[in-house]
Amino acid sequence: METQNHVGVIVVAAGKGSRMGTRESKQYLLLEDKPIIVHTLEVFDRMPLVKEIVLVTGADDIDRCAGWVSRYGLRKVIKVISGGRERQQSVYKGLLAIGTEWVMVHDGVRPFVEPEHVEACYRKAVNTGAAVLAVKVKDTIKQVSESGMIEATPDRRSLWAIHTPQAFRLSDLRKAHEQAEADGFTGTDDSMLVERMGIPVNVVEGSYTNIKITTPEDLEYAAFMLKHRGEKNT
Ligand SMILES: Nc1ccn([C@@H]2O[C@H](COP(=O)(O)OP(=O)(O)OP(=O)(O)O)[C@@H](O)[C@H]2O)c(=O)n1
Ligand SMILES: C[C@](O)(CO)[C@H](O)COP(=O)(O)O
Repeated sequence: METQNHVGVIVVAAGKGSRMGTRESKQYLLLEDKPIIVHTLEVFDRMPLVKEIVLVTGADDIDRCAGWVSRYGLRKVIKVISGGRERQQSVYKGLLAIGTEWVMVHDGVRPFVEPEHVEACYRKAVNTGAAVLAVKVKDTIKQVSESGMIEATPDRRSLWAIHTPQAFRLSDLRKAHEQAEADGFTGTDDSMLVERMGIPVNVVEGSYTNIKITTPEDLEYAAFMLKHRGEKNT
């Protein structure tokens, strides 16, 4: 499969980061002197597979994000736009701003995604219709009631933790978002919206290091990861 300049990427970074608890939204915190969002964008900007990137950010952050795009030479970032109240609305605004046949959606706070996994996810989507990166869960997962009682123990062999990127045909994902909006349905990822349209979604095994930086301990791990990577590359 020819994979030059094929796919559009929507990087969502319009969240408030309330679980991180910092004044500055987590996607703008520095990791080795560079905002987390820049680390994330660099992964996709460097990939030959990627044609264009739309960055979805907070309305008040557009100017500084555009500044980083030019300062860090992120040539594929064609638009920096404002997001919505929920992640789902931010993704939808990105979908209206992108023009490729295939699209990948990625969290701005997952800077450690491996290019080979991004490519594997894209290839799987093109071959099958839709794909997401994920890892097998390592813990035993319980379904627990609000009062703290265990209700069920699903078979771990069928449980995966879902990551981004998630890759779809642009027309499918737009329709899925529009249907969800019409139905008043909010999902926690894009594949949920596509699944409810009856479109099968494949899982592609990624890496446990593709963390979503969510709480303060994730930042410590992220700093460790970057340092370790730097050492490996010297
Ligand atoms: N209205 C929103 C909410 C979230 N996101 C983005 O979606 C990604 C995953 O969301 P999450 O980690 O939950 O980020 P926040 O919503 O910022 O975090 P929290 O739930 O702790 O407030 C992040 O890159 C975040 O910026 C977004 O673009 N628009
Ligand atoms: C899309 C996602 O990153 C997949 O793990 C995740 O569901 C986002 O969820 P959040 O509620 O925004 O943390």
